[in-house]
Amino acid sequence: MSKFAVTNANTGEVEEEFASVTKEEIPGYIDRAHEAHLSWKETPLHERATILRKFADLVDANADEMTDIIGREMGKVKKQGLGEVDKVARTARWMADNAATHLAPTHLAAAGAASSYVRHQPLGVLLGIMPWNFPYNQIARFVLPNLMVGNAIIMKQASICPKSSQYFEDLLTEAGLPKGVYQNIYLDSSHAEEVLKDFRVKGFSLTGSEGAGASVASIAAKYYKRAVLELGGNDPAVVLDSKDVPALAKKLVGLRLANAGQVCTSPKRMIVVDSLYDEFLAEAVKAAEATKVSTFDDPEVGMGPVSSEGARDDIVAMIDKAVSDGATLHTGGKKLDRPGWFMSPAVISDIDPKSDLGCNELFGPAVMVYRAKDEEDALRLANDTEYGLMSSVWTDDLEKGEEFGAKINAGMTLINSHMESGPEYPFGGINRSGYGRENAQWAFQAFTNEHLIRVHA
Ligand SMILES: O=CCCCC(=O)O
Repeated sequence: MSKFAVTNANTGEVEEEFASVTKEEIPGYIDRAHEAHLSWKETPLHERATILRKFADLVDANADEMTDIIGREMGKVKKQGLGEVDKVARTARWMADNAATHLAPTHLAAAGAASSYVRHQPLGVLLGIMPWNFPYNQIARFVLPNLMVGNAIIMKQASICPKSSQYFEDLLTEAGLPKGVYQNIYLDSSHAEEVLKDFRVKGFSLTGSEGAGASVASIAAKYYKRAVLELGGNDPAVVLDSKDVPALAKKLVGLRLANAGQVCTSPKRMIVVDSLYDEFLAEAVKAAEATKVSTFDDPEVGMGPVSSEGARDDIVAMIDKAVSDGATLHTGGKKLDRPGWFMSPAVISDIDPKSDLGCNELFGPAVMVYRAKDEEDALRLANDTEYGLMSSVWTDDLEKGEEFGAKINAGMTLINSHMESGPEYPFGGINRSGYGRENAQWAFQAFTNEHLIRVHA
């Protein structure tokens, strides 16, 4: 069986298979990308912007079909799929509208010269390695700014999302992107080095697991390639006070179970001060049990299947292990006896921060609630992690929230919100969550040559 396949997460049926590229075929992709880059980098910015705007219109027009594809591939429920696709269109428009400002030369103090400035130049061919959890948006936020920069891209999507990744290329082609500037590739992970070792490939962006990130980053380091890594998270959501604990518990559980919990920025560790803890936990259990688990296209669905059989087995095993390590499982955490990769959402407490579950990311539908003695203890728990992606503080006192949030070690902190992202503000983490930033002006800077020009009269 081909490694790249659509296996319907809602039924378990293999629907389509795609052959991986052979090692011998890889240079052809790089040749095409390099040739295309040479003319694409000379294409005026306003023409590149026109193609991105056309692409955004095509995404809007095809939103329904796009969401059906990923609903089958990885189980994303329709409403969330439509939200994702809308974000792709927004990203395309934002990058088209803002590239000229952020790619204009930066003028510096002349400091002894007649003039001194930095040109933001494209690097060349880039490799993208993206995950299945946001099959379109993960591609979009790397690719769209880099198309504006003038880079060319070879994209390896996860093997369970072969149809959506080709669809993305097809829409760019329909929007007028010249052949070769963007290529979807069915590349086995073991062949990443074949791409990265080529001199014409100048960098890579990877969103995915820590293991994949470390492995590709070490290959890239060997060949001096630029990198952005967006890895896992064990995000704290710190609840300091609330006038309406049931509503807050319901909201946080809803966020945690979105995309069946398979989001790097999901509020994984809910850290609740002692005075609210018992009520919060009881309401969290109610909210999880009230969530309807069903197929992606059921209008009443609250949570769809997880992405694959293997992913579901790993999640269930990690929950079982947590229980044997002393955690309390209040509800869920079990496979459902029906076709497809369904499981019941779990609520877990009493997790030892030093246990497997305490230290590592659980990429699935498990609400994890931690009791904090007081606010100081809540901050200690929030920072008791080697990850540092997103984080949040929940309070009616906004000043206190900002002050508390500033002390959290993370790339992103939100007050009274979590799991937000958009083209207008940066996205990325620190420590085991990776490095580099996507979105906003940072997206244009990741893969440019900051070319200094100093003119002496
Ligand atoms: O798994 C991480 C993806 C984050 C999705 C987003 O908000 O862009």
